[in-house]
Formats: sequence, structure tokens, C-alpha cells
Amino acid sequence: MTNMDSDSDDEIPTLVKPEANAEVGEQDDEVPTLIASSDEKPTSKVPITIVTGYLGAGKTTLLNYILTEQHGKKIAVILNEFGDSIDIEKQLTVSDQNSTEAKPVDFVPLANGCICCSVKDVGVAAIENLIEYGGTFDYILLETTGLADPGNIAPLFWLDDGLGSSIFLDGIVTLVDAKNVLRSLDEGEGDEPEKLEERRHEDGHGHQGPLLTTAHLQISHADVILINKTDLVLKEELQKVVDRIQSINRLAKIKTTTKSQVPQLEGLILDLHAYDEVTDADLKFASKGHSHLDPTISTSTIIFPPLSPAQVDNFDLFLRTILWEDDLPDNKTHDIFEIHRLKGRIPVKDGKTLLVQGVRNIYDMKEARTSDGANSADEAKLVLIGRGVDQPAFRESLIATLEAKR
Ligand SMILES: Nc1nc2c(ncn2[C@@H]2O[C@H](COP(=O)(O)OP(=O)(O)OP(=O)(O)O)[C@@H](O)[C@H]2O)c(=O)[nH]1
Ligand SMILES: [Zn+2]
Repeated sequence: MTNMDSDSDDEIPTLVKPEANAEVGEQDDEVPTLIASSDEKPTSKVPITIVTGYLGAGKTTLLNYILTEQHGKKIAVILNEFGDSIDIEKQLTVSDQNSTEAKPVDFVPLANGCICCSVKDVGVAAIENLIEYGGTFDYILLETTGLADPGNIAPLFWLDDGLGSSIFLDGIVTLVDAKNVLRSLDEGEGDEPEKLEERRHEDGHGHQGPLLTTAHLQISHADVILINKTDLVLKEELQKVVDRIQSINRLAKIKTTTKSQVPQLEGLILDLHAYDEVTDADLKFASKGHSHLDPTISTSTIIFPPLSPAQVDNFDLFLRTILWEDDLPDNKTHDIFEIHRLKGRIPVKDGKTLLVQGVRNIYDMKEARTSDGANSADEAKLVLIGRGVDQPAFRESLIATLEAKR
């Protein structure tokens, strides 16, 4: 669906209609509008999966595939021009002011119970309307533009304010094009040159750091990465791609696909729970080691002893300082860094386990339900994904902060 991504503002959005179900949409130019009565408010939050990926990686192919599969869910698919953070903020404000006079959104019902909605300019407001008027579906899939930075979009659905009251972020799925991804990572091919220049930063010694491309941002924020178009590469080439992607993001599940055909939807696209649960298994692979295959972004794991209850506040201070101030507490000297994603499981000696989640400068810390609790003898693990996170100073600063009397 490359025509969705053109820049012309007056272009009429195209609706996705899987060929197999072509008869369902009936008249092509008459789009049905679903309007539910106002008392049909959804009672629980609807999960949303963000589908991101570089230009032409296979996002629309994936959504079409899902819309034709039998999965027993009513899925609302939104094709959107989500991209620029500034636009999104504008849209949020507009939708807040107009929330009482929101207009219905147009949907196309599909054979397997799914509905499809194509939104070009309304963005967040459209999703609110979808919830308000639709109410009859149990999942939302949102395709972003190829140049979108998921780090700007994810917080909109994760936080309690804004949209978080009716929707919760289930996960971010990133598609990469096996044939082109290495070139995108190395050269920023397809990226806007000004954006690349903006994202370059100095390494703290006055040297320009390596290129941070859109492909990096989409991989570093992903919970699931589908390496698509495997038919276009040789086995050895594919292995190189897998290795490179793993070196950037060791938390994400990685699967290889052709024509975006995922082996199963559950746990790969739907119901990831990537922003509420942090299981031991989630962190296991990440903490097994790391490599420096990518000069720009890497995954790093800090392992430390369980906290005493009195150290919890100090741990929180450490998180606030690294995420909000891009700095390490206790004046620890360090190179410049930038954290994109963070996950942790922190046992406390009173028997609780703290679960930590972060995207950019937003984080959430809560207690694990006792049923999934690791016992307090386990080590604590904090996994960081980003630029410059692979510095010994992180662990040193954390230990010093935990031990400090405040
Ligand atoms: N050879 C090959 N082609 C594929 C595969 N998956 C998708 N394609 C083709 O690649 C092209 C782009 O796929 P889309 O699904 O439109 O990609 P997209 O990510 O939605 O693209 P944009 O919205 O333009 O960013 C289409 O012509 C697809 O048919 C694959 O596994 N192998
Ligand atoms: Zn597309």
C-alpha cells in the first residue's frame, strides 16, 4: 500500500481489501459507517499493536494477511500516517478539545469479523472515535508510516492520560526487509538527510557519533521483529541480518518470514503483553551476552544483588536520573548515552519482585503478581537498549546509588 504514504494532503485514503474477501466490501466507493449507541461503551481496555517497519518492508502485506486469517478476534486495522511527533501532539490537543463532538470514522467490515479503517489526517482522534463509536471489536492494529519513530508513538497509548484510558499498548512489531536492512542501518538509505543530521550526536569528546537511522529506531523499540522477504536473500546473508538485529535489540523476539506470513498470530502479533509483564524468560537471552556488531545501538544488561526494601527509593532515583536527565547519579563520569527501551526484574528481600518498563524517558515500576514471582534469592536484572548503554559506569553508578544513605 505504498500510495498511503505519499505526501499529498488531498489524496483520498485507500482502504485495504484483501483479494480473498473482495466481495465483502461490495460497492467500492460506498464506505459503511458504524455508529453504536452511546450507552454501548466498551467496558475494558482494547489492546493495540503498533506495526512499524521501513518503507516497503511488508507492513501492509502483514495486515492483509491477518485480515484474511481466522483468528476468532474482531480486529480493527488502522492505516495511518502516524509519523511526526509534532503532528501527533497537535492531533492529541485537537481531539481533547473536540471530544464531545467527535465524528464517526468510516470502516469496512470484512468477512472474518474484522473491520478496517483508513485514516489519513485525523490520527489519535480517529482512534478515540473508533473506540467511542465502534465498540464492537477486541483488537486494534495500527500501521505507521515507514519513517515513523515508534518511540514517539508508543507513549501515547501506554500512559494513563491521553488515549491510555480506553486503549492499552500491547506491543510494537517491526518488519524489516531482509534484502535492504543492512544498507538502511549503515547508510540511512531512504531516510531524510536533515533527520539523520539531527540525530547525530557528539560522543562527549567532540567526535561525531555514528549514524542513527530510522531503521535503528524501529529495531531498538520493537518487541517482535519480523525479518521479511527471506526469499530474496541467501542463507548466509539472512544469518548476517539476524546477528546484526540481535546485537541491537536482544529483548525482542525475532522471526523470519516470507510475504509477512507469521507462523502464529498469538504471542507474535497479538497479545504480546510487552508493556505489562516482564518475565524471567524475557530477560534471559538479553543477559547472556552481547556483541558490538552495530556501532550505533546495543543492548546491555546490568546484573546486581536483590534490593533491601530501603534501597527501592534509591533504585528509583537511579532510573529517574538515567531516563529523565540522561545522566548518572553521584556525578559518575560517563560518555553520552540515550536509552530507548528498558526492562527489569528486581527482587526485593521482603519477597516482592519489582518489574520495570521504560520507553525513552517514560517508565513504570510495579510489583510482580506473586504467582509469577521469582524468589528473592535471584539476582536482579536491568536491561537497557540504546546508544552508549554499554558502559561499565552504569553498573558502578547503580551500585553506588543503592549503597548511598539518603
Ligand atoms: N519478494 C518478496 N516481496 C514481498 C514480501 N513481502 C512483501 N513483498 C512485497 O513488497 C512490496 C511492499 O510491501 P508492503 O506490504 O506494501 O510494504 P509496506 O511496509 O506496507 O510499505 P510502505 O507502506 O510503502 O512503507 C509489495 O509489493 C509486496 O508484495 C516477501 O516476503 N518477498
Ligand atoms: Zn504500507
